[in-house]
Amino acid sequence: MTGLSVRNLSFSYGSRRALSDVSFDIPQGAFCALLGPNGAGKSTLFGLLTRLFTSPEGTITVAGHELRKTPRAALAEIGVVFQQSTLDVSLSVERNLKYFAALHGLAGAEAARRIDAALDRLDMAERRRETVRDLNGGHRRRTEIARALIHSPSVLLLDEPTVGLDAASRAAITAHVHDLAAETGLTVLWATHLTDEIRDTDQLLILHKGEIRADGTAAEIRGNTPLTEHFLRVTAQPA
Ligand SMILES: Nc1ncnc2c1ncn2[C@@H]1O[C@H](COP(=O)(O)OP(=O)(O)OP(=O)(O)O)[C@@H](O)[C@H]1O
Repeated sequence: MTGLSVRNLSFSYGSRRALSDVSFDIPQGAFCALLGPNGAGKSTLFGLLTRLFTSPEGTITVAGHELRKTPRAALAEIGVVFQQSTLDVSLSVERNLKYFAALHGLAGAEAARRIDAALDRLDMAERRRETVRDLNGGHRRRTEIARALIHSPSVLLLDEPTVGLDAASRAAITAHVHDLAAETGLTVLWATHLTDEIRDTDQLLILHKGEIRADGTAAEIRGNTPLTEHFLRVTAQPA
């Protein structure tokens, strides 16, 4: 089954073309890295996937629900971690998650059960009563990922989730999310411009100047060349 399917998606800001005829499929339970340099169109794609804005050109299908035709059903299947943190730093980890659960109509024992499960999953259960302001960047990111899982989405979108983190936190969060996909069947789309976050077995999409330039496993795409070198070569080509 396909977790996320995008067909012939294009988008322009006025006369500026940001995405051109983008198509790809991510199987359920796969970790897919979306690799692109600054300005490639990653945030634009995320904006379209989360319906921040819409395009008349192309189709997005989330866990079998077409976003244009059944937006509520499609969006209910999506969890998002945006580039900029959206946590309330004056509240505890648990309180942030409770508010988010309430937004999804979850309260009482059901909300508590889901919050426990999400915090456990991210190794954050012991920090649940800490105020977000007192957490380091890595733990804040984990809190955001836990929050994005509370409504049990089948697709998790993360827009450069390791920006600003130190090397150890980056590695830990990358490993956590890989495990989530492998162990729970979550479909993951992970936007990044950092090649060391990508494993050879991951699905890899290279986006450059609004176009998909490669789609396959990272191992297939890079061949015998280190991924960083391959990426630099692909993105040095004129559009
Ligand atoms: N609001 C906007 N108005 C006009 N052009 C825009 C707007 N937002 C983005 N663009 C342009 O669209 C293209 C894609 O930008 P986008 O932000 O999607 O790329 P990105 O891959 O997310 O880059 P970054 O890694 O820097 O966030 C770029 O050429 C950018 O200048």
